[in-house]
Amino acid sequence: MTEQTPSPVGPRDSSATPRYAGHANFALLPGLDDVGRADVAVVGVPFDSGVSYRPGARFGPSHVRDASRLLRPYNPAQDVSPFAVQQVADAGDLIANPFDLDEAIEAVAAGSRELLERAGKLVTIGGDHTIAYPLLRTMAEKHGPIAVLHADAHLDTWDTYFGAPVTHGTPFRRASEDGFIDLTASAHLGTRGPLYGKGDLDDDAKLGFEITSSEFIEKHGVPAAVARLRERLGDKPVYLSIDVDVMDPAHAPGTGTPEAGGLTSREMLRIIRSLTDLNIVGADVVEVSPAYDHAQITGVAASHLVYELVSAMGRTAERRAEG
Ligand SMILES: N=C(N)NCCCC(=O)O
Ligand SMILES: [Zn+2]
Ligand SMILES: [Zn+2]
Repeated sequence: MTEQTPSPVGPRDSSATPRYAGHANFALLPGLDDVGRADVAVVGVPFDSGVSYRPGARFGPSHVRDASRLLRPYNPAQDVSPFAVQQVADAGDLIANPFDLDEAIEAVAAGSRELLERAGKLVTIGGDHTIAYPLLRTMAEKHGPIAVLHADAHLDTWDTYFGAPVTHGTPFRRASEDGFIDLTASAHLGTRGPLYGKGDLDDDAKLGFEITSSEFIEKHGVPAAVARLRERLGDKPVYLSIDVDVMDPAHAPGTGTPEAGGLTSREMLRIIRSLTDLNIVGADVVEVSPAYDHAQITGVAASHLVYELVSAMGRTAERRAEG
């Protein structure tokens, strides 16, 4: 950082105000309004009107923020101080109409577009996975069709549920149809469990995704999975969308459509840490449904995923500063 650049405002001092006291911005960071603009804004989207099974992800953002109180400023796993090498701030929540999906989609698209005038990158806390659709629209407006790394137990490229095209099981089909994603460089990670039919996989491939399944990771391990993802994503700007249900219900019980046989939180963190040389231009962590959580297991895991993503962005910022 040059001398003219003011130092980033970091998390509030937890030796002056205990971590558990007061209002919780993500990681006790300043609000975006307090700092004016940020390199990275963490934003919530409390919305779950797109769910097909257990509801409750509308309470995800506040739950993840609450669980993030314990995050500390230095990340040894990536050797980076994510809140010191870049300005990170909490932008609060985007408001989405729970009774009108189309209006909600437009609000998330408009809200994220507007936020990008004050923040270089967004990390969004859901909310159900429906919100990836408008977020990808905003990403495509900025970067063109974008390479998507989608970590999830589910494909989320199904067509409709009860005739409805916009749901949490369909965002990546809609995004693909609308030209938001790079069909040659997008991938699912961690998919598993029963499908509606074998044809789901053919549709999915046509929509532009390559699959690195939970089974692949079980058989070949995380390094082989990372190598496969790297090959697919190349050196393009990447949007990383993480559905917490990519982790096993033992590691993330607080979610709406749990599937057995998933990743551990350690594996998921390792995967993000192994991809830090990618240019991650935006990300979301979705589908945290606190009513099904216990002892903040899912909230803590999700908050660490967000922290790891922000750390990866910090690494990119550091590399840029070094030239
Ligand atoms: N959790 C997400 N995003 N999608 C699950 C859709 C599962 C289904 O009801 O077919
Ligand atoms: Zn899922
Ligand atoms: Zn999903």
